[in-house]
Amino acid sequence: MGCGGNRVRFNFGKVLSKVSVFFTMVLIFTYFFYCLTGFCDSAPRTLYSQAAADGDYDNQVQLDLRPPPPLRSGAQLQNRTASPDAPQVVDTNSIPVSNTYGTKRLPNAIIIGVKKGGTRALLEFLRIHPDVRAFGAEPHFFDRFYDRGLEWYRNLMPRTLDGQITMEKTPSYFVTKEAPSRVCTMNCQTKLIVVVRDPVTRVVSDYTQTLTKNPGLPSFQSLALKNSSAGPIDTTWSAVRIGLYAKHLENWLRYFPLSHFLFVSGERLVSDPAGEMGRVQDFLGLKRVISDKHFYFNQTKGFPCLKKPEGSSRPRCLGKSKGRPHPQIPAEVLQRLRDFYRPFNQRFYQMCGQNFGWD
Ligand SMILES: Nc1ncnc2c1ncn2[C@@H]1O[C@H](COP(=O)(O)OS(=O)(=O)O)[C@@H](OP(=O)(O)O)[C@H]1O
Repeated sequence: MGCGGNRVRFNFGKVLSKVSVFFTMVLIFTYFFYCLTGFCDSAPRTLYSQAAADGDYDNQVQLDLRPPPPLRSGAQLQNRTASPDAPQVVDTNSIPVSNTYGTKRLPNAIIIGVKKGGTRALLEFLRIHPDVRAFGAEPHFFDRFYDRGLEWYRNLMPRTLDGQITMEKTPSYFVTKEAPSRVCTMNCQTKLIVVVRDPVTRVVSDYTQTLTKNPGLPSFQSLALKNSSAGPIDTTWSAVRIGLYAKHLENWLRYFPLSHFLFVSGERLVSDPAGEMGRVQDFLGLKRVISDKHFYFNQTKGFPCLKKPEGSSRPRCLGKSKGRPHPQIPAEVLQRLRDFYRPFNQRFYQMCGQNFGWD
């Protein structure tokens, strides 16, 4: 009896140890599988809030702002990619952030501006192309977070397979003095897209956004005109300065030839999205996949929307912060702005060889 009882206890212990070995093995295999599918190196990454689901990305998406670990300097990385044989697409394959689902690469094309031009619409439209992968938020690497290094920037990017293009959009790059040299330090072959919009409607759009965040803002005319509405245009107001496209382009042309730029009409992106997307796809060397059949005009929103956005089978418009009604601005103030911008617009048309018809 006593012997039999001992045997039962002994067997139970053996079973227990086998079970614990089994579960340990399951845990180890799960971990390896998890790593193989690319999740191990995914933290820290950008944190998406509910905003992504709303399609209202810009103001709500938060970046993971934890400082990165010390890594190679931008210059060292540049040396890796600047060999004469280097393809136009920055190849960082030698840096081991690769797995079966692709590799994180530095962007080959960036939407650098302009603020309130229609940059979000352009990026979301481009994302339906199977050969485009884009970072959803605005990384602000070349203006705010440059000291975090290229490795931090690259780690934000989505994984791409060979032949796919990596993109991001940060509209403030266009007006950032240091941005052109910094982008060129990363890769002088980077393709640059600028969505431009009539600078008068752009400045009103910019004001509308600030007013939404800060309802106590002074009137538009008191900000746009010096000496409380009587004086000349106040060019110290950043919202006015952003619309001096010729000035900002001059700064970029010191580092990049004109052939590296595509100027997208913000107006045509609304009136003829498929036509404008055709130009963008050609510029990026992509097969023309995005066409009329991807868009429908939403009467309630008053803008084109996507029938099937990336990662969704349901139609979707951009969020509430895109396509907001603008406040009524006195006609004489708008006329003053129109007159002010005219010579800069003319200069811009000459520089880029395109007439956007804002006058
Ligand atoms: N399809 C579609 N849907 C909604 N909105 C559209 C679309 N295409 C262009 N736009 C115009 O985009 C303007 C916002 O520009 P951005 O996305 O560049 O703004 S931001 O700088 O990122 O804040 C936004 O400006 P507002 O109308 O002033 O809100 C829109 O006019």
